[in-house]
Amino acid sequence: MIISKDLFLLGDQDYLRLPNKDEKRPAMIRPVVKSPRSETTTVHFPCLITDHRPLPVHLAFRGLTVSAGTRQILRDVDGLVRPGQLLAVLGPSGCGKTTLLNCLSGRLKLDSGQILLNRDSLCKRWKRRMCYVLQQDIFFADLTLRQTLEFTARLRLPDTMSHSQKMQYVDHIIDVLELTSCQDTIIGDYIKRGLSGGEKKRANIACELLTNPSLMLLDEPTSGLDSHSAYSLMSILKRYAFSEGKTVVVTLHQPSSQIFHLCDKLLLLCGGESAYYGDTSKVVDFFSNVGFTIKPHYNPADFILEQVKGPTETRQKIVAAAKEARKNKDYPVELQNQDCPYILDKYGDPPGRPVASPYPNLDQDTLNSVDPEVRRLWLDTHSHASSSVSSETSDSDCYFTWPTSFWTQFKVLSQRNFLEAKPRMLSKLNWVQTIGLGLLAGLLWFQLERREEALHDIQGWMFFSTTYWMLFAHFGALSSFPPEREVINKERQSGAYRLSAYYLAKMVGELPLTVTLPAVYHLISYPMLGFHSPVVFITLLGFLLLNTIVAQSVGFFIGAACMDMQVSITISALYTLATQLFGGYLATNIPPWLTWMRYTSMVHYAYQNMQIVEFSEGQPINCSLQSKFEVCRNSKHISASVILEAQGAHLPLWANTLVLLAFLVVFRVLGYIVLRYFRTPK
Ligand SMILES: Nc1ncnc2c1ncn2[C@@H]1O[C@H](COP(=O)(O)OP(=O)(O)OP(=O)(O)O)[C@@H](O)[C@H]1O
Repeated sequence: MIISKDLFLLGDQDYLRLPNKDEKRPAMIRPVVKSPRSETTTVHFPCLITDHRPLPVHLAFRGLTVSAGTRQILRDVDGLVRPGQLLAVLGPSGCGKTTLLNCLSGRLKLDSGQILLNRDSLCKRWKRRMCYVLQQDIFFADLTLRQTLEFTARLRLPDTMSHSQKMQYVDHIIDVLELTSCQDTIIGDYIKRGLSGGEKKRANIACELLTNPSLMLLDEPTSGLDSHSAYSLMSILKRYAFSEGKTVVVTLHQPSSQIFHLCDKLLLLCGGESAYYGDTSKVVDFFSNVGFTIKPHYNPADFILEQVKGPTETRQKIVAAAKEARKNKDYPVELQNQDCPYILDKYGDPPGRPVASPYPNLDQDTLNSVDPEVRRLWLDTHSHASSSVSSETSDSDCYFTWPTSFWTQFKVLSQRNFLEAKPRMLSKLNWVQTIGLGLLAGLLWFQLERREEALHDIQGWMFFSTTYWMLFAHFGALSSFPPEREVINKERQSGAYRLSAYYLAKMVGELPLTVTLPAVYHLISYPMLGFHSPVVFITLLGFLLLNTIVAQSVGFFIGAACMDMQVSITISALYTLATQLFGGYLATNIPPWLTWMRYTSMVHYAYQNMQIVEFSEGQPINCSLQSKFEVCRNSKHISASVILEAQGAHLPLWANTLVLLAFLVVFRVLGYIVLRYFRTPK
């Protein structure tokens, strides 16, 4: 990835930002010093987001402690980052950097400690104002970069923006992150080649920037990038944070000295404990005070990382010094003083109550040491929170609304599902398989006579068709959930859409693809059998498709319920084999104590219905000379009811159809319940 110097223009005020018409620029944001170059190339972007006013966020976290089982992953970690600042979380691998971001994003429960944004505790409304760029780049592999960004914009930008405004914004983001040349390349995965690692990383950030967040959490955004690309990316973030008043927290693994000096604040972690928190520029002094002096021309990041990776005594000494430093005067008072109401519970004051002083319990000296901007922000947020409490919600929970309506989400997700599933479901291989199988079945059962001798063959075609498409749809659905689970979880965690909209869209978006191949198979094979009734042709097709959709529903349910693919394949194999055995074709003399199993077989109902239609609506089946049917003594033809009775099947057409529909509804609802209550993204 090459990000040219022109990208630094990103920092220019109107470049990335979507200002509100009458939005006042927050007073605390420092004026941007425009470079001469930026003057000439600044893109003045139109006012787009009208109901998503970026609120500067002052993030404070204190005493964060998190455990996994008996092991403490984070222990008493503090930090503070103001709007326009970039906080770098540094530390050796496994020190808890990702865990800290997971806590700050609200994805991980704390054992103890506080996370406050302005003066609010972390809640859904705040989550809407933050973005979390994960270490892994999780996307749908078959969509192009542009499609991915367009769908994200249509889902996550508010309905108040028109479609063309959203697309303009996508163009802008693509331009800003220099993704124009690869916008029509598929994202790709380890099988299909697509975007490069650096492009994927920028695509990941682009998706998150689309929402114009106030707080950005980025987990190792520079990993996998060459040093120039990494520096350019970090410069973008730095200037973006500075010019837009965004609060940025970024974890870094082994930053170059250039990147290191871009960061305003530094939180150094060592075995889950804080080894330094403060200004980046002061960390070298801190270390030399502890007794570790950096050599000239040495990268300070490398130096401090080497120290915290050193012997146990060294690490203990640094952590102890960091604890001691908390008592220093220049340590933020918000993190130091337990009485500081800045980090008091949001609802400590009743809504609407006039705010006399944000710091009633502090003495004048301490009060003076609080950053005036912090005080202002506290008051701003206080009035904001109070008004939102009184106008938007009656209880103390944070109110939050979806960015788009259910209908918009459903529409966009259906289209995305269709596009994403098309190459998978209608691959060349599937077409060859379907046409080949249709021809093979047609040739095998070619021009069957309507005679008792051919009865078994006619039933054989029906049973083969229903079971084959059942297996195809079932295993297709089974394998469709796990790969997209990560994308869906990521999007659900960021509050992009309702699960119900996703689920309904998945059902509807894939429906045309689900029915295409069985319909083609039926179109080829059925006429080759020598049967020509259009009514029977269409009715049989209807039951074949219904059976396919039911099988897909069962597949969705098992795929959603089982986290382990091996387990879901085993359960599916057992169920589909039992379904075939009890379908009514392979075994007709089922032991009485096992007959109930027939009613759990979805194929059974579709197969019975196909026989009812074919043998009652199609041409009659003639008796053979030595017929096994009693009825042939007095009649030349064998009726549908006689054929079905011989198999012990008694349900009429409507009852079989009703049971199939019940299968469909029950398994779809069960799939939703599993996703809603048992597969909540953590
Ligand atoms: N759910 C968990 N159960 C047990 N241990 C865990 C769990 N999650 C994280 N850990 C452990 O906590 C430690 C910190 O993990 P984390 O992913 O936060 O590290 P990191 O600093 O981000 O590492 P890296 O730089 O390699 O990504 C690791 O030792 C990890 O094995």
